[in-house]
Amino acid sequence: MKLPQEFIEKYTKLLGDEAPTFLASFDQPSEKGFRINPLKNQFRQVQYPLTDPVEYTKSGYYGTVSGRSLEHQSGYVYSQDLSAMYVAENVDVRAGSKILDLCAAPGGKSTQVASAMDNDGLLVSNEISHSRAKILAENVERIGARNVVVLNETPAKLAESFSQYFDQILVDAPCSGEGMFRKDHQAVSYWNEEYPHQCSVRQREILTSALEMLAPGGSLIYSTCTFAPEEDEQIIAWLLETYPSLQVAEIPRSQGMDQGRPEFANGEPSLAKTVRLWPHHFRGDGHFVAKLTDNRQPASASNEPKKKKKGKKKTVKHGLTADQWELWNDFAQNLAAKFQFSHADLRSYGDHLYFYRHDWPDLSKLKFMRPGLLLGEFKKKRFEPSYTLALALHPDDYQQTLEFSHEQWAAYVHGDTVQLTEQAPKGWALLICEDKPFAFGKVVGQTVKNFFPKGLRFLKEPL
Ligand SMILES: C[S@@+](CC[C@H](N)C(=O)[O-])C[C@H]1O[C@@H](n2cnc3c(N)ncnc32)[C@H](O)[C@@H]1O
Repeated sequence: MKLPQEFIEKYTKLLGDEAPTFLASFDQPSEKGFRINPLKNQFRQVQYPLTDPVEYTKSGYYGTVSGRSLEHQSGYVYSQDLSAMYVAENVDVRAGSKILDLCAAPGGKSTQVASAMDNDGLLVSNEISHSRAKILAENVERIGARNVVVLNETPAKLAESFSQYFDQILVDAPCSGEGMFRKDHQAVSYWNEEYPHQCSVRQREILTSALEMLAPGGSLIYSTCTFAPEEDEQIIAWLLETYPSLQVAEIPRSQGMDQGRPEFANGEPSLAKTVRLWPHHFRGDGHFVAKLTDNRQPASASNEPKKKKKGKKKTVKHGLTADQWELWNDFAQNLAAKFQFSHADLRSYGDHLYFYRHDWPDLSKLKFMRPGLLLGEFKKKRFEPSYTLALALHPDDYQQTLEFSHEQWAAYVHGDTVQLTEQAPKGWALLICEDKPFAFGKVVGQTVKNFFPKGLRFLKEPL
C-alpha cells in the first residue's frame, strides 16, 4: 500500500525502531471476526465454527460470516473487526444501567452492549448522520433487543435533554481512521498532516457534550480507530485537565494489547492505563481505548431532585386510542407474558406502535429513528405486526409458528410468496427456520403472503 510520505515520517519519528514493522503491517490482510448474540434462543446453534473464541470478549470468534446468511438476517451473528470488539467489553453493564452510545452507526458497539444488557435498563444509541442512523436502526433491530432507542441528533442537542443522565457513555469518535487504511484504501486519500488535529477539535466538542450527560460517579469509554496521538493520548490528557473529577481507569489487557504512551501527550503517568491495539502486535486493524471514571459522589435518593407534588395527572403523549388498544390486545393474546405490555408502556406515533417504558425519558423534543421497539402498524381495522417484533421473539413467544426449510427461507427473504404443502391456520404466523424466528408471514389457505420489508430483501449467497 502506498502510504503518504508525511505519515511515514511521523510514525518513524514516534516509533523509532518499531516503525518499519508498523508500516509493513498495512500490507497484511485484515483478519476477520464475528460475535454471536445471547439475546437469541439457542444462540450458539449457528453454521459458523465456534472453535476459535476471541479471548477478551464474551461472545466473539475469529472467522468470517456472510451478510446474506440466515444467521445474519435473523440477528444471530454480527461481523466485527477484532479490535472494535474490545471496546464495548469495557462498558459495565449493571442492573438498570442507563447507557449512551453517542456516535453509534453502523452499530457494532451498540449491538454488543445491547446483547450484554439482556433487555434490562436503557441503551440510547445515537448517530448524527441520518443515512447512517437508518443503518444503525436496522442493525439494532436485527439483534432483537427491547431496551434500545435509536436517535439521530447532534451531541449538543442530546445534552439539552439528558443532563447528567447516563451512568455509562461510549464515545467511539469520528477520527482520522488510520486503522481503516488496510480495509478501506480510500481512507488513505483523506489523510493529510493536518487531519488528526482537525479531528481532535471535533472530538473535544463531542466530549464536551458527552460530559454534560454523564451522571456523577459514571464512566466514559472513549475510543478511536486511529493511531494519531492528537486524537488518542492527547485527548485523554485534555479531558483530565479540563474535568478534574475524571480519572483514567485500568482496563484488562490481553495478549498483543499495549499500554497507551504518556510520552505521546504531556507525560501524565495515568495515560499508560489507556490501551493501544497496534496492527503489528495485535490481530485486529487497530484501535485506541480509554476508560475514565468520574469521582463525584453519585446522586443518592436524599439529594436527587424532589419529585413534583401530585397535581393534575399528566396525559401520556402518544398514548393509544381505545380502538388501537383493542386491536393490539387482540393480537397480543398470542404473545408470551413478557410481551403483555401495560397501556403506559405503549406509544403510538402516527399508525406505528412502539414499546417504550413509561419510566424512560421524554423524547418528544428529539429526532428519533426508533423510539423503542416497533411492534407494528395499525391499518384500518387491523394490526400488522412488524418484522422487528418477529426478530425480538423466541419460537415459543408466539402461538402460531411455521417451520420453513432453508429454501423457503431464501424465497421469503427474496420477497416471494411461499406455498405450503398443507393448509395452516389462517392469520399471522411467526416464521422459523432452523429454530430461528426470522419474520412474520400471513397465512391464507396454503399460501404465506410475503411481509418481508421491501428495502431489506436479498438473494441468499450462492452455496
Ligand atoms: C467510528 S464511527 C462509529 C462506529 C460505531 N461506534 C460502531 O461501532 O459501529 C463514528 C461515527 O461518528 C459520527 N459523527 C461524525 N461527526 C460527528 C459529530 N460531530 N458528532 C457525533 N458523531 C459524529 C459518524 O457519522 C460515524 O458514524
